[in-house]
Amino acid sequence: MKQVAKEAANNEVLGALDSVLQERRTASGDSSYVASLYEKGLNKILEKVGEEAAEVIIAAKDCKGAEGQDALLGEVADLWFHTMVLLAQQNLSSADVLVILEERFGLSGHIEKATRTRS
Ligand SMILES: N=c1c2ncn([C@@H]3O[C@H](COP(=O)(O)OP(=O)(O)OP(=O)(O)O)[C@@H](O)[C@H]3O)c2ncn1[C@@H]1O[C@H](COP(=O)(O)O)[C@@H](O)[C@H]1O
Repeated sequence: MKQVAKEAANNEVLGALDSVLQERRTASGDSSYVASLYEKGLNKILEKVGEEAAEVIIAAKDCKGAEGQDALLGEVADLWFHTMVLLAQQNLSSADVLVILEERFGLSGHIEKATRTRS
């Protein structure tokens, strides 16, 4: 895996990207890829999320060595990015998802499922 700026890549990037995605609501699709997705609407954004998810699967299946890992990371970044565009389009953000992950943190999926099926 590339070591480039790994230390700098943290949650702050998600927050900064959330802000940019909000700002792009008033931008033109000619100058902004994100604004062009907003203009095309929900179906186009969903299409991109599905496409990127499929690319993650293919990259994971083909993942061999450092090159394969870099390719997989690139595809996961594309998927995260497009899901963030989806959230922004729905007036949500990565911060909202992080709240849920934080609430779940430390709770085993098995235990959570058992609690859910009992109620
Ligand atoms: N993180 C990203 C990012 N990741 C991926 N992409 C774009 O997502 C697209 C991925 O689509 P594909 O790989 O399927 O390529 P494509 O064939 O061009 O796509 P389609 O024609 O099928 O839509 C590419 O155009 C990438 O450049 C991103 N575009 C933007 N960002 C961030 O969003 C910010 C705002 O971007 P703009 O709105 O373009 O200024 C940027 O500063 C970045 O921080």
